[in-house]
Amino acid sequence: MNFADQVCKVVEMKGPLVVGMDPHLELLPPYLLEKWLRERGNNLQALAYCVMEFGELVIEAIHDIVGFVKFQMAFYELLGVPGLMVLKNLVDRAREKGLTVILDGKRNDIASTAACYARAYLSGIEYPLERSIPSFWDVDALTVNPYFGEDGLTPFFEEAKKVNKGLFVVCRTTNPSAPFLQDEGREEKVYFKVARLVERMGEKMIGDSGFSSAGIVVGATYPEDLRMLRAEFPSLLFLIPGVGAQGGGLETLRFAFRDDGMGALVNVSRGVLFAYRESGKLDGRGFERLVRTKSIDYQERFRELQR
Ligand SMILES: O=C(O)c1cc(=O)[nH]c(=O)n1[C@@H]1O[C@H](COP(=O)(O)O)[C@@H](O)[C@H]1O
Repeated sequence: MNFADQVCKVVEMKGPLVVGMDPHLELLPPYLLEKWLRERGNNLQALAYCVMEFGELVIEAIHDIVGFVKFQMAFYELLGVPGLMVLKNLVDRAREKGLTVILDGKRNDIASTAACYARAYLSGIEYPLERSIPSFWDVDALTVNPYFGEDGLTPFFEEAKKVNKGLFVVCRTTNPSAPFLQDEGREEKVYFKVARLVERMGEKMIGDSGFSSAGIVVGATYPEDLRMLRAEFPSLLFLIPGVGAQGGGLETLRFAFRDDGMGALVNVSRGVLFAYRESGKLDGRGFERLVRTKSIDYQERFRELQR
């Protein structure tokens, strides 16, 4: 069973929701932030402890009803080395709890450097005398940037295939100025070309589900593009951000799924993590119960769309 088959199995069991582990500092529950700043002072370590406890509570609250989490690395990099240690701890915790972990790093570079990223996050280090060290991060899938083209992408495909992991290549992004570059192109728009490239490069990564372990990121904020991409690329898994805080609607996501309800993972970060802010409980105590309620609610709404 390859990564894509595993994804389908988890979607069938739990649903397509991906909880985005994006600890926006200004949105963290005030009670938690105050607690750690009081205990540890005004420094990165205190913030890292706070983010750690926040993440642990989220994982505990959702692990039996959600199949996937996506950690956006920027929020952890912001806290320096303490933040990266927290990221590592939370990745491990999530995997121990049976969650499939997507690391959102949007990495890439020239091939020789890209190979380093691919080994770091996916396959680990092989060095002379036939020795090897497994990947420190050891996540299930990584987001990748396509701007370097085929040779930049190749190491990610090779390493992912070697260790049966997944890739999500950024294709149609959610942001307002996405069309400025992505809609360029004479015969075919750039984002379509990206999808075509990923489809071709991932041909040998197709599993029994008919999906490739190399998928694409497609924003919910461009529903018409989502529909066209699904029609044209039946073997690509879509990772879909943009629902909730960025205004992406749910109804149009219907087009993202194949007839059997497979093919799309839908990420919601702020819309799930910070649901307490809509509840009037301003100090955020018990926020994790609302994280759980909101996640159940999304899974149910997605189930409707999958029919
Ligand atoms: O690759 C991504 O996940 C991504 C691509 C994109 O086009 N737009 C986008 O919002 N994302 C990520 O998806 C998450 C969306 O967060 P919310 O808007 O809070 O749900 C963030 O982690 C973004 O970095």
